[in-house]
Amino acid sequence: MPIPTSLSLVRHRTPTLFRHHQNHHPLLITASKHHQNQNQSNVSRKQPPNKNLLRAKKTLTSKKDFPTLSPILSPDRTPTKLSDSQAIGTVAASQANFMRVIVTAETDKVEDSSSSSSSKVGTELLCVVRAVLKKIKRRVLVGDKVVVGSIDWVDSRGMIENVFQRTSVILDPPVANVDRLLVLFSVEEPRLESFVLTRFLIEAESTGIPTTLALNKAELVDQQVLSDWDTRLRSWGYEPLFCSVDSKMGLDSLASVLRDQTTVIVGPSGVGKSSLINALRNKPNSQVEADNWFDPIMGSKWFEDQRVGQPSLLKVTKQSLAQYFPEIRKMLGDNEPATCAFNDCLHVGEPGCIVKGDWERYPLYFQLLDEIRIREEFQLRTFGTKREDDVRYKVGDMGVKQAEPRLEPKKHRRQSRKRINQSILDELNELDDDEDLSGDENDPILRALRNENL
Ligand SMILES: Nc1nc2c(ncn2[C@@H]2O[C@H](COP(=O)(O)OP(=O)(O)OP(=O)(O)O)[C@@H](O)[C@H]2O)c(=O)[nH]1
Ligand SMILES: [Zn+2]
Repeated sequence: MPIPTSLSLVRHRTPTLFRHHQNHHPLLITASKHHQNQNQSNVSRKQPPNKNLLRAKKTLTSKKDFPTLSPILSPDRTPTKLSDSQAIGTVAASQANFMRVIVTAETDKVEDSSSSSSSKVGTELLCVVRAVLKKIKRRVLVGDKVVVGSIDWVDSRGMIENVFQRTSVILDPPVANVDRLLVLFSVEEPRLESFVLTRFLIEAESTGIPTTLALNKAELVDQQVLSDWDTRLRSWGYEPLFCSVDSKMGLDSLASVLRDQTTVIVGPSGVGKSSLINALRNKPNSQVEADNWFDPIMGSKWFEDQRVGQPSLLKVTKQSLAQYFPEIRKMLGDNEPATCAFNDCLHVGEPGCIVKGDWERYPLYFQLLDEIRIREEFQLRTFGTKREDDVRYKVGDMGVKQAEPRLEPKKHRRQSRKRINQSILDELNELDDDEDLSGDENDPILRALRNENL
């Protein structure tokens, strides 16, 4: 089995975002679109190696996020009073200074739209963000639940007045309240390949966001191939959903898994991400008429995608890698925290290590461990860092901000690793301040690393 060593194989990962909403007014939410020629051979060279991390952190709450001026709203609460010119909505797309918001409720009583006679639910509003929110650095992201005010229902315009507290944020692309990652591959064209798939799965696992694996273009191979993959992937610890946008196979199961969730779809180029979304949205042969979650009002303008790069595994450390392999988690007995015979065991065949080598992806684990080791040693040489001590991004430990000590200015040289991490964290935090995240200039990791090199 050839294992590709070139990362360019997966450079076209395209997260695609959409929301299935219970109230039958689904939201396709995306960030701005960056069309990019797939055949452009210089794409990977243009993309710096650190750019493409699927970064995630839990929503953090600090004092500065709670100015009395405009208190942040708890996720499930609607403001007590909404006037006729106010509504609750979800940010579906952001373009320059404008946000497209889909109305989900127009008074405090109609969150459950099944009982609603509201005709405004589902309306698309073109919004600007209230200046004070910018002043207090409260960034509005795609996926955010917001209060829109000053609504002109005729012109479908409004102003975002406040943002509800987020349940999660991923930073590349920047999206709030992501409930699920859908890792989408195809069995053929392009052919499913275990190492590339593993990279995507590890990256997805490292966000801590629930992940579903789906394999498209199932009609291109015979049943035996599907069943072999099924067995194989189950041995990895996944329950793959097989589907075919072309033959419509498996789309209903997929739709029900994704229902009522904000999902980011990630996968290599050409596996059918856009096709899948279009198919789910239109679903002409929907078996249950009432379950036409992708309401026709969701025109194609709501479907956009944003290209980011390959999984960089930048958050993954030598020590954390093991926990992103379900096989290893299982061998360790699903303990929390998982333990081996040794503290800090890397599970590379030490006598007494619980993790034996009798599983398919063991060589891939080694390969990734090696890649991460090389990266960490590079960081050590370049930045004088320590290694595992500086793990900042673990599963379930994405709320890194609170734990991070502020730097004392005179200790910069000695604490260079801390300085770097602080810098990265500061940049991540400052993400909230950025107006435009589309360019490399605004990549927080990249900027942090650049700053370190000054
Ligand atoms: N045979 C087959 N082809 C499919 C299926 N689904 C999508 N395709 C085709 O695969 C090609 C790529 O589909 P896209 O939806 O553009 O793939 P994507 O993942 O969005 O690709 P990028 O935009 O490059 O990231 C298109 O020619 C689709 O028509 C399927 O189920 N079977
Ligand atoms: Zn071990």
